Amino acid sequence: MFAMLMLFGGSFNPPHIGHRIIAEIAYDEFKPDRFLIVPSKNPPHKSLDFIANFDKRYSWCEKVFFEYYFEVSDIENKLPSPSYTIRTIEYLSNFDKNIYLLIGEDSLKNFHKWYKWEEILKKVKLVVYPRYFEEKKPYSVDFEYVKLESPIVEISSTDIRQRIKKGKTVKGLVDDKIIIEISKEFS
Ligand SMILES: Nc1ncnc2c1ncn2[C@@H]1O[C@H](COP(=O)(O)OP(=O)(O)OP(=O)(O)O)[C@@H](O)[C@H]1O
Ligand SMILES: O=C(O)c1ccc[n+]([C@@H]2O[C@H](COP(=O)([O-])O)[C@@H](O)[C@H]2O)c1
Repeated sequence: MFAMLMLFGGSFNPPHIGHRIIAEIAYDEFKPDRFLIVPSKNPPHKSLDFIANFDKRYSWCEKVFFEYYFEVSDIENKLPSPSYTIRTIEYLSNFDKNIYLLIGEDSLKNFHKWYKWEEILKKVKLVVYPRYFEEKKPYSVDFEYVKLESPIVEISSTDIRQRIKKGKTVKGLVDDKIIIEISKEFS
């Protein structure tokens, strides 16, 4: 039986308590042997105008995902850019064969636009955390995934960056340990 690896990638610009809740609930549900938090060096499909550099986002993730069962990984800092998830998965497949990919429901909606998404589905089991997104129209996908039964968390990094810009508090929305650093970064 292969060890189970859970992969949770993101821009984490900055990481917020929604990310933490998602990871904790997925950990509790699956109890993977390894749980990798993977900040994206150069996230595909995202404007880089407002993105903090990789080292800062990596260090914020280390502070937020501090439990022993989370490993913050810098693999996407070493792999070629843009940080296509298939590349990360192919690299990890050299070591772990039983990979679970954790994404939010907004990412599921765009999953068919990901680079080599069908290849990804051959190599991982997809786990989806529910999320509201702007378009309320129902949508369906014709591939299998596991949807976590868990509370909707209406927090986004975009909202946090905007609140900081406007001088509003982000206490409670992000881990206390990173508030000063992210306030400097995004004000
Ligand atoms: N509140 C949330 N509920 C469910 N999934 C989420 C939530 N926030 C982030 N995610 C998921 O976590 C992963 C990484 O998200 P990301 O770092 O882009 O955060 P974000 O809040 O969506 O950022 P931004 O607002 O900058 O787009 C994605 O798969 C995303 O769908
Ligand atoms: O591989 C792709 O084409 C792809 C397209 C969009 C997003 N992703 C990955 O999905 C994760 C969440 O992305 P984001 O942009 O919502 O932070 C992150 O690890 C990205 O690298 C990957």
